[in-house]
Amino acid sequence: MPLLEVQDAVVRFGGVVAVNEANFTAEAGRITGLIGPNGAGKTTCFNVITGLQKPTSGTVHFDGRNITSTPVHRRARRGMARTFQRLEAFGSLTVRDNVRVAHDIAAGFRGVIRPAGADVDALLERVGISDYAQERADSIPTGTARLLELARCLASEPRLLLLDEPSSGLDDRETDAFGELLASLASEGTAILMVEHDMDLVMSVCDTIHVLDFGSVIASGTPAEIRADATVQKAYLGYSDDVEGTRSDLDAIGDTTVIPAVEAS
Ligand SMILES: Nc1ncnc2c1ncn2[C@@H]1O[C@H](COP(=O)(O)OP(=O)(O)OP(=O)(O)O)[C@@H](O)[C@H]1O
Repeated sequence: MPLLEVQDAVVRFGGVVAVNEANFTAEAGRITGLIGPNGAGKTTCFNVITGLQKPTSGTVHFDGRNITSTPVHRRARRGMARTFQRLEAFGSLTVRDNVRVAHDIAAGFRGVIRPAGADVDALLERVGISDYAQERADSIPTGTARLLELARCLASEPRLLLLDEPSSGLDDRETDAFGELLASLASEGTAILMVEHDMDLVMSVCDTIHVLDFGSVIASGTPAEIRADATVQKAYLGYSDDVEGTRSDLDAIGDTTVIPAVEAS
């Protein structure tokens, strides 16, 4: 059974259907990508999963339980952690203290009181930002701040890690290291669900990819299956199946750093 199961989710904002009968899953020990053009509904899906947005209809199951109406903090206690596109760290605290606060809150949830020092240092080391430990969070580069967000999430030892555009701001070397870190987290059993525009990263680290377009899941499969899917190509680049040259465009997904933005309208 998948750790996370979103079934027939619909979210309407007035006349806008942001999520339209979406079905997808994320499994323990696997990295799952949620991709799609701008405005496809990816962030709204994350909001439904984490409880920030109540779906108009449909359900969310986590570890076999229906959590569709469960408040955000209870979902967090059950093992969900999320990073945001917008960075959320406390700017006036050091990098280390930011992780320490997250650690202490998580430890409080679990009723475990133990010295944070070694755990915090290990987290900083793991995400590769130990050198910034004593810097104020509002003074570090964006890429480092994203890694800080991840460290803060990992402090809660999540079973499901939701990452919203985690690689933006990372350079190529940092992105490679980040991919390796995700693989290592998954190998320990963490389920990772990632919204990401960097197709090279998505294609190289994801076990499964779900593609959203206008709120609907138009394809689900392995990176190879998604790369070969003409419907996906059409959603991203506007080509139809019978246009000559589509094959090479399909092959190009994953060879470019960023998917061309296609505005939903
Ligand atoms: N609170 C809201 N009120 C009204 N419309 C909204 C709201 N939130 C999102 N939308 C609309 O729902 C659709 C899906 O938005 P969403 O942010 O989920 O897409 P996305 O795939 O995450 O886009 P991006 O890649 O640009 O972040 C868009 O048309 C967006 O304008």
